[in-house]
Amino acid sequence: MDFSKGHGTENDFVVLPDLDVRLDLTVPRVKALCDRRRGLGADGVLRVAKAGALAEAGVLADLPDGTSADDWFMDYRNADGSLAEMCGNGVRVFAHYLLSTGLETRDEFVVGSRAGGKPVVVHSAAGPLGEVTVDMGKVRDLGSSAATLDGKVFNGIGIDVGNPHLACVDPHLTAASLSALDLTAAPGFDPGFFPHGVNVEILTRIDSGAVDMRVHERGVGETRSCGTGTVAAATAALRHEGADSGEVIVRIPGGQVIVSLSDGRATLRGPSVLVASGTVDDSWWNALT
Ligand SMILES: N[C@@H](CCC[C@H](N)C(=O)O)C(=O)O
Repeated sequence: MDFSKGHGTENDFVVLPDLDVRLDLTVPRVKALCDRRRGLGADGVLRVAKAGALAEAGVLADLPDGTSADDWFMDYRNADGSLAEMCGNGVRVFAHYLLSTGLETRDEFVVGSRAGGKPVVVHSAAGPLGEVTVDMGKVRDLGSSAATLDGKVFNGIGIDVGNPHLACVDPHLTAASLSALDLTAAPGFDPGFFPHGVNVEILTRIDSGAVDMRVHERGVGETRSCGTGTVAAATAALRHEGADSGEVIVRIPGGQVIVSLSDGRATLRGPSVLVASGTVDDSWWNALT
């Protein structure tokens, strides 16, 4: 089974080309593949196939809004094997992978996701280093909520970026005090407010057009970056300043991205790196049930 490994601001993924949709991405297999000791190690898995082929195979019950049968579809799984609707860093790596392998020749196209079609512009994809802008679509305010983390309460805003986020701006935080927070344990949150779990972002207020953010991801744990999370963070940071549109540089432990918000929609621009390609032993994979 062929694979590639890549990351977007160090949020890393195993990319699985599966154009005939033959792979059964069971929870044990995805967990093993993402395990950093017994597998390849990754925050998530990106299966590469056309949306129509996934629908014919029964992986998709129907084609999500803005997605046609002939669009490439990013079939995303978290490291714990759970499904998630969208992965902002993953879409950049996915688009870069398509061009680097010649599966796609256009610089502008739609990547399908369970959160709908995501138009991308690939600014560069020559070799291992890429740069991609993703139209992340609508960003929806879910109202106020709070997270408990490292013995502290962080007030924030629930934000739907296709997947659920709780973005907490702490105006007293500095980059240094943010980096000192202990994010090893899953943050506490209101399960009534987030019945399907939530990705939690802790961030500083905007300073010189930028924020610093860390994230604890649903289905993964703390990651070096979360693309949908940076969109949620930028939305909350602008809201904290009394604005609902603008451009925010979001600095995460794995690098930085640029989020632009206007009329309730977001774009995300950032890097993609393709690190390696290889093969997974089929007998190892098949033995995982
Ligand atoms: N890292 C991703 C988000 C992946 C899904 C998330 N963990 C969830 O369960 O919603 C990103 O870059 O957006």
